[in-house]
Amino acid sequence: MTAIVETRALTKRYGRRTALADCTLTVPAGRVVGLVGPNGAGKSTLLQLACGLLTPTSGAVEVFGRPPAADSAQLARVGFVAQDTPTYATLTVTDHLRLGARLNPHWDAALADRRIRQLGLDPAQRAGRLSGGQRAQLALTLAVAKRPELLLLDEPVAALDPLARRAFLQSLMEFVAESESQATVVLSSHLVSDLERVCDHLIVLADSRVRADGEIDDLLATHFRLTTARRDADTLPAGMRVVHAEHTERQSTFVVRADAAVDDPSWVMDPIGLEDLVLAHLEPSADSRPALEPQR
Ligand SMILES: Nc1ncnc2c1ncn2[C@@H]1O[C@H](COP(=O)(O)OP(=O)(O)OP(=O)(O)O)[C@@H](O)[C@H]1O
Repeated sequence: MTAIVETRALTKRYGRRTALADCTLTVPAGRVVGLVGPNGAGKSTLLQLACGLLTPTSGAVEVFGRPPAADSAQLARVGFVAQDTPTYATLTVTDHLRLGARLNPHWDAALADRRIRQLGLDPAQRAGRLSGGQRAQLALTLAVAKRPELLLLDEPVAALDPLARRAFLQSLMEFVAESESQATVVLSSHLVSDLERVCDHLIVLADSRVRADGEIDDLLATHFRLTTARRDADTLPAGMRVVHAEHTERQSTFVVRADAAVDDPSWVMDPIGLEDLVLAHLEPSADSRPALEPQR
């Protein structure tokens, strides 16, 4: 597996506030990776460290085996769309495309023109007059027409209505399918259903730490809901890691991580969906065990 982004104990602090702590993970080549976590989890920080807009406080991040933004050749391989889908309010759509062509050595003018036509954007319209969704689409067009091998998108669909969201994700998938050697995409979002639709790999961040990280199929195959008569988490077999626990007077429900479902007459063990899996990692309970370390 070729790693496109690799972090080792990556940590970013702003004064005494820790934005990202001890983050060790790998973004494999050719994957669409979802980055999910609540507000303030460290998603933007991780993406900005990966594109070289921020420097680590400690630890390391490498992109294509080198420090991010090492030189202009490295920069040309990475596309980044920040959370506020930045465009220049007074420049027209055409101005943006001209700027893209001027600044990017591998600019694909035909792709940019085609996307603008497909989106129905008026080339003469100033970006400040576009809707939020149209601006997001323009920002994505600029990022993909640069033909990056790695595309980093920070909550690109946050401001979009459901139809615009679907169109945006569709265009993202088209970009991935069209790219010559399959591009790698990292996409942050709060919407697990969107991520499930387009991603094959997931990173769950909460409280500045990586809670889960892996191929979505593997994560789904190793997380289960276990329902049993009330019992303590530490009475479950050692091979089961409790991610989340809930108890009523008579019943206990655990989300556990295990290599496979274990048959036992004293419990019911079912697969869970991605949304429940993510929520379980985001809401650790008192008897989760062991302390939530990164899951590889
Ligand atoms: N420039 C900064 N100065 C101080 N603290 C910061 C700065 N940028 C981010 N933080 C803090 O770092 C933490 C992580 O922020 P970050 O923006 O990475 O989270 P996020 O997961 O992207 O959140 P959201 O989903 O709300 O965009 C937060 O506690 C935030 O307040």
